[in-house]
Amino acid sequence: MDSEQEANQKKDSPGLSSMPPEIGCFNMKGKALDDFIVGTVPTVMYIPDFITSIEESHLLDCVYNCPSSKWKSLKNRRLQNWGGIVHEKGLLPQQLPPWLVNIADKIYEESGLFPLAINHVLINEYLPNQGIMPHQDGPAYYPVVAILSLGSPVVMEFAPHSSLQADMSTDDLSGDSSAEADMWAGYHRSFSIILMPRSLLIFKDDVYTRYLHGIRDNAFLLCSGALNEAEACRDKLSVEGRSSGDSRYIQRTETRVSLTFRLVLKVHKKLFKF
Ligand SMILES: O=C(O)CCC(=O)C(=O)O
Ligand SMILES: [Fe+2]
Repeated sequence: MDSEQEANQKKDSPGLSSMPPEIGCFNMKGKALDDFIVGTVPTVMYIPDFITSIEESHLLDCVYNCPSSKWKSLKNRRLQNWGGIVHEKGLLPQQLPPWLVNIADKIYEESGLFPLAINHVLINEYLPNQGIMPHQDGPAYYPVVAILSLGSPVVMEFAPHSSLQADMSTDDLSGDSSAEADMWAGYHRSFSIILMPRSLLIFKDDVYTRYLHGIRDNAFLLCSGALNEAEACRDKLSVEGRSSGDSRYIQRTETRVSLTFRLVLKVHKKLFKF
C-alpha cells in the first residue's frame, strides 16, 4: 500500500475499533461518475479503490461469518444469495442484512443509476482456478449491475452476444463503406477489464443487454489490452504478473470474493417463507 492510500485509509476509517467501519463516501476523488467510463461500448464504469482495505476486511468478515448453510456450492464456485429468490415473475423478497444494506444504499445513492434501492446481492467466491462462464444477467433485473471486488484481482472478459455477431455479418454484406464497417466492427469488439480488489465495476446499456461477461477458470489471466491495464498495473504491488512475449498475465494467488448488486423491479408482496 502506498503512503497516499495509507493516508486515505486513516482518514476514511478512524481506527480499528470493533465497530463496523462506515462505508465512506463514494470514493470518486472529486470526479463525476462519467469520468470513470472506460472503453467505447456503452457503458462500462470502473472505479478503483471504491472502498478502503479496512472496509474490504470488514465485508470479508461478514461474508465468512455467515452460517455455512448460506453458501451454495456450484461446480466451479460457491455463492451466497441475498435479498430473496429471483423468479421469472419477479423477486420473492427477503430483507438484506444491515452490512449489505449499508453498502448497497451507498451505491444506489451515489451512482444515481438505479431508479429504486438495490434489493438483491449475489456473493460469489472464486478459488484461483475458478471462474464464471460467459453469461448475461437476464431480464429479471433492472439493466444496471454494480460489482464490488474483494481479494485476488481477476480479468473479466466481455464479448458481443451471438445475436449481435449475426447483425455484424449482415452488415458486412450490406455494402457499407469500409470506414463505417470498421467502426461497426470496432464498436462490437470483445474487450476485457482488470477487476482489482476494492474496485467497483458498473455496466449498463448495450454492455448489459447485448454482451456476455465471464471470468476464465485459470490461475493466470491475460491482462494485456484490458481497458484499464495502465491504471491497474500502476499498482504493481497488487498485480503479480508474468509476461510471455507481448502478452502479460496476472496471477491469481488468493481467493476472490465479489458482491454483485442489482435491482429487481417486480417484487412480490408476500415475504418468502422457508
Ligand atoms: O464475480 C464477478 O465479478 C461476476 C459475477 C457475475 O457476473 C454475476 O453474479 O452475475
Ligand atoms: Fe453476471
